[in-house]
Amino acid sequence: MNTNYTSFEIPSKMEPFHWATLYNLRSLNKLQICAGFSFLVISYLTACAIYLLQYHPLARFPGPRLWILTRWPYMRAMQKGTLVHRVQEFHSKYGEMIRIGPNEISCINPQAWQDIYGGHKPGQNFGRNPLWMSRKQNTANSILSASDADHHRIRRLISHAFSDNALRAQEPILQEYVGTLIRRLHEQTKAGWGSAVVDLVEWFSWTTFDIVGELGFGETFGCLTDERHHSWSALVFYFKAASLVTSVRFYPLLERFLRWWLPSPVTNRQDHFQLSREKIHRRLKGEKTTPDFMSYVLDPRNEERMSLQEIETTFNILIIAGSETTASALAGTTGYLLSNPLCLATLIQEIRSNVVQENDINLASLGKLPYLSAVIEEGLRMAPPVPSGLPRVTPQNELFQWSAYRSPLNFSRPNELIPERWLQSNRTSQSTFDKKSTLQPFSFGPRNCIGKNLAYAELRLILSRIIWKFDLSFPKEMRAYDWAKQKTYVLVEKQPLKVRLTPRNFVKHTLD
Ligand code: HEM
Repeated sequence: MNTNYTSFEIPSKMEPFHWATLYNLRSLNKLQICAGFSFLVISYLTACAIYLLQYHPLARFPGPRLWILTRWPYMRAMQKGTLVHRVQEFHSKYGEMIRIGPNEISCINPQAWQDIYGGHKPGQNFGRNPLWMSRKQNTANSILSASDADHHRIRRLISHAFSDNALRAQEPILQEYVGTLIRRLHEQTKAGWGSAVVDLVEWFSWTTFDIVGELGFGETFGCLTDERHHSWSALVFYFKAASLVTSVRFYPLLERFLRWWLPSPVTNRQDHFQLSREKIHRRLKGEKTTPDFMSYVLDPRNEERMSLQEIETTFNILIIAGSETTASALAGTTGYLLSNPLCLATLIQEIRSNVVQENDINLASLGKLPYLSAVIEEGLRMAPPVPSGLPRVTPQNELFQWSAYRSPLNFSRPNELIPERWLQSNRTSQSTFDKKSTLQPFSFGPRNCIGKNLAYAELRLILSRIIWKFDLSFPKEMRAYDWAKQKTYVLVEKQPLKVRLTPRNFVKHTLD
């Protein structure tokens, strides 16, 4: 049969297709149009569901179906501050590597640290998930959001401020502020006729803010002396609102909508940025005799430079990253110690028998106390200050710190405070079972926490000086205290940690 493909004529009696369709639609009533539309939507959704569950590249990983099919439950959990708890539940049910979103996998095997966060070949590192990053506040990226090349330059410049030498030079400043904390707490006990119930969450937060203010900008925030949060430190409340924004970013139209009625912490963020900018400019005009972070960045011997905008955004990050995290670790560790009197007693015994006078407490002497180090590691495991970690965009995976640290696949009796598991001398089967490399509270790889050593120094000094000076106990109302129940909006929304403090020799002195 000969077929001529070069021309094609519509027979004269046949209407073009679209006219026919419109004509038919006009003859449909509203009910039929609705039914047809619903049929199309349901067919589309069913096809999507079948694809996501059966044919998607991640279909072989188990996980909660509703979370796989839609982002809504993930969003809701983020908004309620329970995301890390839900993911932990799913790991207990489905195992080590699970699917928690249409295109998201969570893995709690320690190898994931290397695979996701570790350094890869140049240009092949997995970047921070932009969904979780806040918008730029000026034209420059901060250390958190910078591209690999810029990050490398910025990180090299500020890393001088976090070297061992720098830490030695910073120790007197740390001691000064920890001394102020102890003195202020002692005043509270005097005013309370020998003992006082204080909220340590506040006192820890004030101390770490003041320290990082002094180290960062060369001037204190004055929280410890004024006994109140500086308006700048209120920025931590911004995280809750920011979680709201992040959660709706899965649906970009919703984000636009949400910005109309955002709570004030988010809109105030620019005011706070302005405040830190003023501090930075004041510092840039003045000279400092004691070294602060800025003096390392501005050192003329550096071959590279940071632009003024980069300094502004990065120092802004440093203040939050370097204060609330350490305050969380202190509050979490103290809370767990008070709920575990045997561990507290062992720590008291180690500190008080090794340090004769308060003045002897310094970083060198504290480095020789193994139980103190073990308590800090275990505190960071039980109460990681960034429980979700900062997610990366990878072909597949995500690692939630909270789930990894609380999994019986990684730690025996994972929900109990057992500092002994970190002691070198401990050779019990429990200790050998633990996959210790799972614990990376400061994260891993080229973008891990730059302030790790400073944070350990603060944790050691503050914990040991409080324990050396005071006897600590929970007042009655704190008996049901449970750190694990607190909500998480990237950082932990800490509830008050009311603790009764009594100067340790108070009873002896009053009897003498
Ligand atoms: C117990 C205390 C702390 C914990 C648990 C902690 C944890 C973390 C975590 C999990 C990250 C994210 C890393 C990643 O995305 O892979 C981070 C980043 C960072 N932290 Fe910390 N941090 C603490 C204290 C500090 C302190 C004291 C400072 C400085 C004063 C600091 C400064 C930073 C900076 C600048 C970054 C960004 C690093 C980069 O992008 O290269 N942190 N921290």
